Amino acid sequence: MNDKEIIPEYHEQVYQPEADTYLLLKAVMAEIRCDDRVIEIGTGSGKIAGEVYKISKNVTATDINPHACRSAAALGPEVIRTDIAAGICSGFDLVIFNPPYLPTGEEEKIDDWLEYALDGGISGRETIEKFAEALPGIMDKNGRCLLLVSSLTGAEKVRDIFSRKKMLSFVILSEKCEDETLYILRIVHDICCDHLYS
Ligand SMILES: C[S@@+](CC[C@H](N)C(=O)[O-])C[C@H]1O[C@@H](n2cnc3c(N)ncnc32)[C@H](O)[C@@H]1O
Repeated sequence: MNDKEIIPEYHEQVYQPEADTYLLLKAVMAEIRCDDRVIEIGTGSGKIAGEVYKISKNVTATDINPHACRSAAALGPEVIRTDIAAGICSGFDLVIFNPPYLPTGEEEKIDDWLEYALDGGISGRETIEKFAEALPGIMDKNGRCLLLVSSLTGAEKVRDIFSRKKMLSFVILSEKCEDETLYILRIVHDICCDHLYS
């Protein structure tokens, strides 16, 4: 577990960096090229987008939570408040997302902004399903996506979602963390499928 880090624009309704954040950040730092056009969906505190901004100024971040947008913008990247990447032009080389993934029943829901950071719907995969719909329109044909998933969400079920969208996924990093295992999926367009279906 990492020591808690205080982000300058701290807000109690914004998800602060945790083990999942740092695992994804590690994968991002190994993957990123300095000329990448990068988008981070659901930036939260902006920790990852802020670190990426030190390497590439071509970074956009989104969040549905207005307080998160304010926190992340203080770290430098362009931040847009939107649902996933609605209204944003496509063609990103690197797409990053640490989604809300906890299976959450109706009776467990809390009506606040932090709910958006955690609540993955009954299956834990509702926001991931929505993201999978949007990804082909966001990511360049040679682009890569790094997605954090958890054993609580079902890594293989998540991989199936992307394979149904004609994308390939690989587990590139994992870490045991209390009662769950965290995985980083690297997702790319299946160019063989493009050829078959064109
Ligand atoms: C688990 S937190 C991750 C935050 C940050 N990226 C990190 O790794 O620390 C998920 C983030 O996604 C945001 N989010 C949830 N649903 C979203 C959506 N439909 N569109 C954009 N952002 C969303 C939440 O507000 C939250 O900030």
